[in-house]
Amino acid sequence: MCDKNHNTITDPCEHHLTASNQYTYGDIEELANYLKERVSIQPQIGIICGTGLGAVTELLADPTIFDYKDIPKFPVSTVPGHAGRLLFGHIDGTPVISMQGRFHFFEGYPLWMCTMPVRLMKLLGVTTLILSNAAGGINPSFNVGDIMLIKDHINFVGFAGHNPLRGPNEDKFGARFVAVNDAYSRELLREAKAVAQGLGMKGVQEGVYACIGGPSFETVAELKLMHQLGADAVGMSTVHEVITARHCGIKCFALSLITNMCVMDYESDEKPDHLEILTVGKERENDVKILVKNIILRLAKIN
Ligand SMILES: O=P(O)(O)O[C@@H]1C[C@H](O)[C@@H](CO)O1
Ligand code: HPA
Repeated sequence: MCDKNHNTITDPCEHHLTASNQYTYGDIEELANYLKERVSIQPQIGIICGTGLGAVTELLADPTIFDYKDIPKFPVSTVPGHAGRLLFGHIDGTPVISMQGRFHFFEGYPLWMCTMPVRLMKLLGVTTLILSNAAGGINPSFNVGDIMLIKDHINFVGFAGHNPLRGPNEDKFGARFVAVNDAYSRELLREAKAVAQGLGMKGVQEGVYACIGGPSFETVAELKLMHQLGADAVGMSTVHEVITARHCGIKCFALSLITNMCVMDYESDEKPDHLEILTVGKERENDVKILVKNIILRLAKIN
């Protein structure tokens, strides 16, 4: 055992248990420097691609690509539909960093690890984050293939005490307590709606995303509860990334691709299925790509 006298939970040592073994600010700074030494692009916009929605990265001209496995201290993707690559490039002149594959709580990663790339993006210069996910539709007026622009979330994982900001606060990123009543930028949501309308895109909805831990899908009773609480769609991601982004002052815009309608009837023989989710992602990824491209174009014009 070491002979140091560890008095605080923020003074970790490999021989002592600590309340949290988060990445420190210094760890993430090291990672940012590792990338800065290898790529000269300073990204303004960050993109996190949801399940089966990695095609958005095709928008990046002449990208510099890193496999997660080759970046020191970076987690790796384990879910089919998440390629596990970090890309730097430009979308119509705007410098962008994009994650083709995210980390989920159900993969076994603690939330502070799932969301580390958001803090990394912050240190690389990102001011706006665009997130996508695959989600099950709860609102009965939705259809498979709809794109739901997220206006708010219900954090069921958070209700159970799991929050990416749990543990010692990294003051250099943000304050201990963070307001999330305005988590999804009203301005970005307005712009996205205008873009979708301008493109004449069908099946674009607006709604509340509920986050569960997964990997099991929901029971009928859970879905009925979520519906009563005002959730329009349910998925297994995004919310932790948004909380981490808001903590360090990054603006967020998020969308869900409704890949399946949730089974809310005990008599139904239907079941949600990951392969089907990937198939719907494939069918609609081009529309998601067009929407994201045009939102970025519009942001470049108004900023
Ligand atoms: O990364 P997202 O939220 O798009 O992934 C969703 C939730 C599960 O990982 C998976 C279910 O098929 O898709
Ligand atoms: N539930 C949870 N996560 C999901 C779903 C769902 O029905 N569809 C895609 N991701």
